[in-house]
Amino acid sequence: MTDTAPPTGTAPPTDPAPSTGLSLILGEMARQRGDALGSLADPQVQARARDLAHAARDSGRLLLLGMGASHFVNRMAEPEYRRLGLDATAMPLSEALYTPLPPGPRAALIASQSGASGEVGRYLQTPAQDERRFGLTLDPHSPLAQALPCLIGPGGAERGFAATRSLVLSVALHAAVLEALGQESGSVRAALESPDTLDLTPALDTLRSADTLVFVGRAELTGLAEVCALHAAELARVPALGFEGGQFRHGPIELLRPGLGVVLLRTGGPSADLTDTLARQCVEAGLRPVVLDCAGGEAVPGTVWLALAPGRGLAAVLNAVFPLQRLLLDFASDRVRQVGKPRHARKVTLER
Ligand SMILES: O=P(O)(O)OC[C@H]1O[C@](O)(CO)[C@@H](O)[C@@H]1O
Repeated sequence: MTDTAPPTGTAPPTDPAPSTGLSLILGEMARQRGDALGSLADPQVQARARDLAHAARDSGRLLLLGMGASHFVNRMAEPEYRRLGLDATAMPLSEALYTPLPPGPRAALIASQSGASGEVGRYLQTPAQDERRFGLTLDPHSPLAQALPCLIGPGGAERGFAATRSLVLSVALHAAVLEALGQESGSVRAALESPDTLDLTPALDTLRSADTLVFVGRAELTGLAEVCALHAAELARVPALGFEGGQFRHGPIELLRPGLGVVLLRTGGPSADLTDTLARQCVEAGLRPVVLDCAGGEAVPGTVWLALAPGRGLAAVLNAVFPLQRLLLDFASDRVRQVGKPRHARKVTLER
């Protein structure tokens, strides 16, 4: 499978053969970079991003809500909003329904690629009070887009089961908001334009025999670790856990043993050394962790060390997400006959 950077623009998927779950996902991935670049250049997205940025700056507070991958993308962006001085909190939309934060002046961004998850409709029925609400979606006709001013990514709702294009587009839409708040977005554009040519064979060989997967990240890569675990569960149907690095040390490190597949996402800043220490502990425990290094470090012996272009923030997320998508799809294709065809879940979950 290859992943190159198309220039820009959206083209609807053309499927001459009947769609399978996998072909739908691959169709989404084929246009995710172009659509993401298109959304960053879209004047309507930029205007809406400015509105949201003003609302967040006015109150100093930003609440990020979503389900599944949409929540995990919010988790990737949350530290970036904090770095810009906002009191930003990402929480599952379902949690906000049943145990909401106290009312207070704030901006809220409800992210839902379909704009139609059951929790979205219920949240829209709750009184906004001092909350200035915005949406982030791919479907301009969705209940979310009809109810709130929205950042709308191009290309329509995602048809593939796992969040691939929607995840990349949601990252880009957050990057537009961060740009409106003053953060440069050149590195995000560069990440979207860089072809992903990393050889994943050694990583796949290491993970292939794993009975359980653990993904560990820190800072902006925490949400990425969490979404990788979601993808491993929904596509490969293996038990998979995603952790913030400190949380993994507080107990779950007891899981380390041969047969466990460990993927460490190494970001820059003070936590980089902690990731190296954890990698050494994995090796001592008799397993070979895969390390995606987004911070330009030196390989820890005994690991599968995958060096990516160094970056921070959402650029680091994007540098890592493309190889991780390929890794997880290949891993799942080894184990599941009809990858991307759910047995129990649905693409749009309406139940509460
Ligand atoms: O973003 P939405 O449409 O609210 O859906 C939530 C989640 O449900 C899924 O569609 C299926 O689990 C994910 O891809 C998505 O992250």
